[in-house]
Amino acid sequence: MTTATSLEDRAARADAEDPLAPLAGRFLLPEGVIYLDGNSLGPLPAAVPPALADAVGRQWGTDLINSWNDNGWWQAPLRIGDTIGRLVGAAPGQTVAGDSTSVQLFTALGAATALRPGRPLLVTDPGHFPTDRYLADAVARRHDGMEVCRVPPADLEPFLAGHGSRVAAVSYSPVDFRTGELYDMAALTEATHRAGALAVWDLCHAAGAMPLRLDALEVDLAVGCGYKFLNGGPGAPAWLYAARRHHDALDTPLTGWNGHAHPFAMHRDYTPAPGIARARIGTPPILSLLALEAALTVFEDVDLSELRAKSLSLTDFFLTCADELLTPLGITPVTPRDPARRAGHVALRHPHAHGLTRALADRGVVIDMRAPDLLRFGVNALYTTHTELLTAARHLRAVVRESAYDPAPPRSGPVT
Ligand SMILES: Cc1ncc(COP(=O)(O)O)c(C=O)c1O
Ligand SMILES: Nc1c(O)cccc1C(=O)C[C@H](N)C(=O)O
Repeated sequence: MTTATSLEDRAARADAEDPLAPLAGRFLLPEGVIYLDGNSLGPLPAAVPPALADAVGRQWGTDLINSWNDNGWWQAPLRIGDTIGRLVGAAPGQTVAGDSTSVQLFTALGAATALRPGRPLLVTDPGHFPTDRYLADAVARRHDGMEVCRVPPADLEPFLAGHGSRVAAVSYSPVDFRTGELYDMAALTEATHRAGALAVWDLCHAAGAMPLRLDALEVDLAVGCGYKFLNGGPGAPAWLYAARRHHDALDTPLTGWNGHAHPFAMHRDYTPAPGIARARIGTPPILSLLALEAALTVFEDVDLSELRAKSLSLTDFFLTCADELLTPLGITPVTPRDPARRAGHVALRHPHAHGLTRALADRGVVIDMRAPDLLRFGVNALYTTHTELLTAARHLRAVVRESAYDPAPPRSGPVT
């Protein structure tokens, strides 16, 4: 059995040998805080404040409306979309940034069902993030006779064997937002295509955390947010990917004037722009887009395979810490041990998850919880260290041993 000292040694050695350690300097992380909630809100990249100051002071303040042309505001959704595309394995011209993930999901699901007329089933994961489930229902309600089928990823193949010819699209996330389990995106996409249906992926918990291969897997549509592993800030614009082969037929449900072929001709009727530009909707949130663009510079010269390798080392080490220090106290890991099935956060189960999360925050360890009983520890290989994870585990152990937490369940209201 590993001794407590050897956990410290192992953490120190892994951190000392970490080639990505200098990347933490690209963030303005507060002193004395161990931040393990970047899977919900990424921290502030150092490049963002000067970029925002320039966007406000010079571009908006001085150049005013000329900025739409002179400072590249009009092209920002497509330019930033391409930058995100590089992180998710998408060639240029297939990704657009803007709006919220929820709006982009509505667009993706609406467009996917329109691309498969005559197929009345929309498959989603019963464990999917709520907005994905609600929007699948919303899209189905708008199509006569369309039905949402809630099929866990593990049951997709047998479901498609029986009903595949009636399925328009399968809408999944490769990462379970509660447990951090990673599903096999390649196999699920392939199974979906064998049935003649379209694969729609929500990559909120994957983009920026691991290499993704949207083009190579022939994914049809994908969305993701800008505020988790992309570190674009609270409410950062989301993004939509649509494979080039679908562009000409892409019929998006929100046909705003920014997606028109000639937006400034102010035509009476809508004609979609060629390419991914037709997925633009209305005037984009320029300040947020420019903050996101600056945040994405963090990834310049970063090899996503190296990032993923470090992320796996961090989550593996944290699971070892949990085995040694926490399981004996009744805190049980629920995230899979198999690295192929583990994404960017680790979830531990304890009936007083809410009180423990608050007690850790008082000790400078920021995590979050998902009701009723999951503590989520988000690692981000851009800045998290093995030593921080060990320190977090030790704090949690101390809090539980000393019963230094409030066992009351959370009050209603937002629990981040
Ligand atoms: C998988 C997933 N999809 C969507 C969202 C959120 O959507 P939105 O950015 O519209 O709030 C989240 C988290 O908030 C998420 O985890
Ligand atoms: N999007 C969030 C928000 O606006 C407030 C608080 C938390 C969030 C989240 O990102 C939740 C997150 N998607 C989750 O995995 O639970």
